[in-house]
Amino acid sequence: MDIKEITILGGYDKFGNPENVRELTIKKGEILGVVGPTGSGKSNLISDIEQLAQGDTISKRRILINGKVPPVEMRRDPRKRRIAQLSQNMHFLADMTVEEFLLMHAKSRSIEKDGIVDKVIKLANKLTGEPIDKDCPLTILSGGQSRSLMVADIAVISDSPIVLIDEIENAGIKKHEALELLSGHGKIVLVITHDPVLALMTDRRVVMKNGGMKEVIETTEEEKEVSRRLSEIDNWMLMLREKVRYGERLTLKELELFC
Ligand SMILES: Nc1ncnc2c1ncn2[C@@H]1O[C@H](COP(=O)(O)OP(=O)(O)OP(=O)(O)O)[C@@H](O)[C@H]1O
Repeated sequence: MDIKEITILGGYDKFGNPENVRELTIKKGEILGVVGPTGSGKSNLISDIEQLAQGDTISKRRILINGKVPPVEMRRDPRKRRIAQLSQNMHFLADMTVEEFLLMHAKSRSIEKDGIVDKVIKLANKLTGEPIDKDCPLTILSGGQSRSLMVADIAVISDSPIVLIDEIENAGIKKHEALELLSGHGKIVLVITHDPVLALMTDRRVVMKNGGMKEVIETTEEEKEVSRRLSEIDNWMLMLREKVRYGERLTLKELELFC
């Protein structure tokens, strides 16, 4: 099924009040931010989408695909849901190399394109300051390398049209580029974030309060520019981080760029 859009039909907040936002549709290629203080219900919203809730979760929300109730088999079988999730606490446990893992994943998706491994690694290496080698065992990848690899893998190999991201702020990757990469592949992306680089690069963000969707804010052009500039600072910090990691010295000259 070609998933063009998903719709969240509002349910109830933690106090049993109907959510302010009654209907929210997210289309292919859009990135929706999810913001709100701790305990406001961000993860719960993402989880409702992951489960394709039909009034059967604590919030009583309902999720529609292309405006319709999704087929039962799609709800029951996680493989048929085609929803990819990326979270902060992600570690590879498999005892295999990056190349073996990517080939296995591509095979399981019946993708037999030459050079697919190199393509994913090349993309991943655009997102991380610490290059990944295809012979590297998965288990020794750093947090930033793992997440970069997963983002590139989702963009190139996984055919999940919906991507749910639970905070990638401290992941040590070029976040702005990572989100652009995913949405550029025509995916529906939802990202929980407190990070202005990410929150302001989305087209809209839903504000959560007391477990309910309080309002949807459209991002202004000015905010998008703020996000782009913050992203430059972010990438610069990443670069400085790598220099320190590899034992280099930093000088005040490095600061001239942004001060
Ligand atoms: N609509 C709701 N109705 C009832 N309970 C809810 C609702 N939304 C969230 N909750 C409950 O509130 C608690 C906090 O929700 P959740 O973990 O989703 O918040 P969060 O914003 O992701 O928090 P954090 O930023 O700390 O991760 C959870 O126990 C969750 O089950």
